[in-house]
Amino acid sequence: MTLPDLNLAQIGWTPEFEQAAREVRLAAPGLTLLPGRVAGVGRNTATLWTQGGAQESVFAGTLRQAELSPVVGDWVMAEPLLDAPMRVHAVLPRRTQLARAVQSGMQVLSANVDLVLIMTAPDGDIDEARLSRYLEAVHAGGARAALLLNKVDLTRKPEAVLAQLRALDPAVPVLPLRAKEGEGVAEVRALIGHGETAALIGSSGMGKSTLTNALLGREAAQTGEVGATREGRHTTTARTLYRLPGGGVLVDNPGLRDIEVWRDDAAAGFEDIEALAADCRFRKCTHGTEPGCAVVRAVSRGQLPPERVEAYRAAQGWTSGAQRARRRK
Ligand SMILES: Nc1nc2c(ncn2[C@@H]2O[C@H](COP(=O)(O)OP(=O)(O)OP(=O)(O)O)[C@@H](O)[C@H]2O)c(=O)[nH]1
Ligand SMILES: [Zn+2]
Repeated sequence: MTLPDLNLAQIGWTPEFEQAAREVRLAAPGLTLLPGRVAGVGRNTATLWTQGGAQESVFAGTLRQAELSPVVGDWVMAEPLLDAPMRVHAVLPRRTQLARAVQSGMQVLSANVDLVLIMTAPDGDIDEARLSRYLEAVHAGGARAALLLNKVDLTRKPEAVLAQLRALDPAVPVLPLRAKEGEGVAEVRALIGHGETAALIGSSGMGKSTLTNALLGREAAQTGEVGATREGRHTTTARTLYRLPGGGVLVDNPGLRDIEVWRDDAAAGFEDIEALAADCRFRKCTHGTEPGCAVVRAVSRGQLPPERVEAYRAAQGWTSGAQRARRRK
């Protein structure tokens, strides 16, 4: 399947990327380089959305050695070749990124996402700590966040739950939704600006697929899977970027979808501290100088090595006063 004459602005191309592309071209005068957006990645290969449609590509040797490896959502500069996949030479600087901590350091899951829609539902408890970690991760990467309360039909007190969500961060929009009935979908769509890129995260069963289908429309959901072209011929064909009707892009990447991604982020290996923190007086306790801190109490009783608390606080980004102030604003 091809996408003739893709309007790059509708899939996230901006004047800033245009400027960055100009610089890449100046540095490589012998090459013809065209911009493409990474819709799926494999091992040293990627499916690109270019002006001429979806194209397969391979990474140039110099790119393989470079620090920045293309991820879904990246804009890259690639050389068109005759009867061969395009060759990717450069990754343009990212505006935003969504990342998780892994043993070897940081893994970027997706780049240039403007808005992350964090979905929760009232069937079961609202996990405030988990949602706060999501918000933290989104803001750390430079994207905006919105909280979606799906399945509002399942609670008799939607206002109370919405207020609970609003209290997590007053600057983050909170929207009620009945994705299954299509109620509230237009309001969600309106949060995604022209040519912007949105991602949907939330734990299993919240209704992410239902909302995705509603946003894409039935027809678009079938035809929008640009990354899924020519399955079997390349390993790059993960379905990860979808074009939204009317402009804009939706990222649906299994690694992003999975809530465990963000749990791993900062809490992995610190389950004991997280359990103790439930008894701290303040919900947003950073286990520093707050009164009534159950973690500090455990340390003073010799139940917890202080170095572990320091490692945990460092993983959370709480070790400097400035960072703490930012976190709590
Ligand atoms: N009551 C109610 N159920 C809904 C609503 N939206 C979705 N559901 C149902 O919730 C269930 C899970 O929806 P999915 O869209 O598959 O959830 P998901 O978040 O994509 O789940 P994973 O694919 O496991 O990540 C389905 O049975 C949906 O029909 C809603 O507004 N109200
Ligand atoms: Zn504490």
